[in-house]
Amino acid sequence: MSTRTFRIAVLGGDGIGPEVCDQSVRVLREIESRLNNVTFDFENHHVGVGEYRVSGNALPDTTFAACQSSDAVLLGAMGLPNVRYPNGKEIAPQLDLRERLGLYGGVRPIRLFNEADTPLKGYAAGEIDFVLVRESTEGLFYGRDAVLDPDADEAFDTMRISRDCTLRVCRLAFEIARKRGGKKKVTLIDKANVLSSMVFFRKVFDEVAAEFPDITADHCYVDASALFLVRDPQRFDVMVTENMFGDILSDLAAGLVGGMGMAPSGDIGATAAVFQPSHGSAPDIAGLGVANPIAMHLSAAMMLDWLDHPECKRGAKMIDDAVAKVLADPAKRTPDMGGKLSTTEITDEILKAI
Ligand SMILES: NC(=O)c1ccc[n+]([C@@H]2O[C@H](COP(=O)([O-])OP(=O)(O)OC[C@H]3O[C@@H](n4cnc5c(N)ncnc54)[C@H](O)[C@@H]3O)[C@@H](O)[C@H]2O)c1
Ligand SMILES: CC(C)[C@H](C(=O)O)[C@@H](O)C(=O)O
Repeated sequence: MSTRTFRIAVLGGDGIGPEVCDQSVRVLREIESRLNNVTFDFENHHVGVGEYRVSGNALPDTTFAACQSSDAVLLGAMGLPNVRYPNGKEIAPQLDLRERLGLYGGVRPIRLFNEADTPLKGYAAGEIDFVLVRESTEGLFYGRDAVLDPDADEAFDTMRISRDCTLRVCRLAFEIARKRGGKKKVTLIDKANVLSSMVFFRKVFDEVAAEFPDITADHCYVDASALFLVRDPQRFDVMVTENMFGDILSDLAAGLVGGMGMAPSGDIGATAAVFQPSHGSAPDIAGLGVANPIAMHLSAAMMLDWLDHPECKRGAKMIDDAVAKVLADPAKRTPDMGGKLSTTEITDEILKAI
């Protein structure tokens, strides 16, 4: 059997991004050594605040081209609160990547590995387990390039919900529900009691639901969803929603299972995908060596699964199992989860578990 080499573009980015990304490359190297006939070719690329300060372009053309031609992209985090364009908004090359590569599906799995890690009472390992799928190229982020008139007395943002993107993201959610083999249920999170865009989203969702008769479909308003996520997270299996609602609810959901350091994500398109933790550059802890790399490691596992090669799928499971094994011991935690291990030390534990 010939060896298959996967080209992975590595975009560390800003703040803790490179710290967690470097650790995931260590994990992937370990996995590579245990796989048959598969190798990884990692290439680091400049992106983010550093690049913006030097060249004025946070996502240089060479970096974008490398992302386009790679098999997958591994991304740390980007942006810093005090680095902004003249229009007042932060640089956000990860959003540019999502839009330019057509990564419509932000897949954000939420899983409780240890009952010690949830602020909720009475949930054992595995008892909080759902996936939030966020449309990632339009919604309320659609108008983000609009220029604010400095003399205006009012400001507007436009929500765009297109049939195409909605069909694709809803189908992705139903396919995930089918593959997970859990409750086999997809819940649309919307605001169809108030917004026309959401009435439309619901109409398209219902059309897609009819294509998946083996999956239960239901609807929940976004405000009630925030309540149910805290009161009764088990009511959800797969949730699908527009961009901004998904942005907000995915952080809330991360809080149910230990925080941002536990929340992986994959931005999925038809032919490309970017894997990154749901968290940001965490400037409050950047450079201290204490960032929790688990969200990044679980994102790397999602990448291996997405590469859709039997050996990579085996590697994805090795990472998931190793994380579960390490987190079974509540003493093995980084400071964000009440522990004392550094970013490198907890990764050492995961390498041992592999
Ligand atoms: N995908 C991305 O690249 C992304 C996502 C979110 C925010 N951002 C950007 O990051 C910057 C900081 O944003 P923010 O503070 O709102 O969100 P954040 O996710 O960076 O941090 C929120 C809180 O969670 C903690 N945290 C996050 N990740 C952690 C980890 N791996 N280990 C331990 N603790 C962790 C931080 O210390 C902080 O207290 C902003 O410039 C924002 O725009 C980027
Ligand atoms: C930093 C920001 C632009 C980004 C987003 O809104 O997509 C982040 O919050 C996320 O969840 O990945």
